[in-house]
Amino acid sequence: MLAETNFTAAFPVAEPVVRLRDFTRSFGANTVIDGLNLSIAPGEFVALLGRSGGGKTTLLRTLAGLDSVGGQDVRIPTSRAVVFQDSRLLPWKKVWRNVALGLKGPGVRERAEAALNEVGLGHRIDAWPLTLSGGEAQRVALARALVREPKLLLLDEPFAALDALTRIKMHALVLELWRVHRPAILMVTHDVDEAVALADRILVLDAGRIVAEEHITVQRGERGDVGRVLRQRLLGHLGCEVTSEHVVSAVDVGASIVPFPQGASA
Ligand SMILES: Nc1ncnc2c1ncn2[C@@H]1O[C@H](COP(=O)(O)OP(=O)(O)OP(=O)(O)O)[C@@H](O)[C@H]1O
Repeated sequence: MLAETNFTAAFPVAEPVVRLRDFTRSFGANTVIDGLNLSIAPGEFVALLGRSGGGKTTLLRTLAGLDSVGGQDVRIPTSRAVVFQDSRLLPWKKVWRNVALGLKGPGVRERAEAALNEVGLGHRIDAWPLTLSGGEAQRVALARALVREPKLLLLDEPFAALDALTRIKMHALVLELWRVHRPAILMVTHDVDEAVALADRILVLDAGRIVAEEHITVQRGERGDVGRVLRQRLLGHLGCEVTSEHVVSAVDVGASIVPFPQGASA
């Protein structure tokens, strides 16, 4: 008799690194997150778009563990790190001490140095933060996050304050770091092109609900045509005008769009 194959045992599905079930967050009478379901797989790169006031920061604060979740069904890893729009470096500590903040044990300076080398700033290890450019300061912030090898890296509009050229360089750096360290990433951004260039999956949050989800199966760097189509669709989800010529089927663009039913699992 043929042995029965247990596919689940042979190919175990990775447990999500993040899972929110029917998550709600209110400020007084204002319900900001409204029955949200979200899961993020290990190593997945997810971008979060949404109109101003849609709840992105509130969601990110929840995943960062900065807000109480009040007994709700929320799973977030203890190993997580956040990079904000501004680097938030302590100006009275040298660059390496900022990266090493909170690290314990022997070889702390060496670990900080290795992380700084990874972001191309090994030569500024003893610099003071105020002598860094905006892009350099953000690279130090990335080094500080990654030196802890987080399972979840939260990026809160990390490139919004940078000029266009520096932003492009930062995109390449983040992708390289992600490929090496493989944290799950949730990146909040207002920049549709940034989301399309970097993410595996894009969520659109509006009035505290996920109103659309895009899975991108086309490799990064080959997203030219797909990117243009996705961009228009995402702008549509964000409430911008989209003309009929932009509506192309999922098969045509090698990506899928899932209009997000409320109560469904992300
Ligand atoms: N601590 C708070 N107390 C009261 N209301 C809050 C608090 N934090 C957020 N809100 C409200 O929750 C709503 C969502 O805010 P949030 O900052 O999450 O939106 P957002 O999508 O990040 O917006 P933006 O893109 O403009 O940063 C807003 O109406 C905001 O005023």
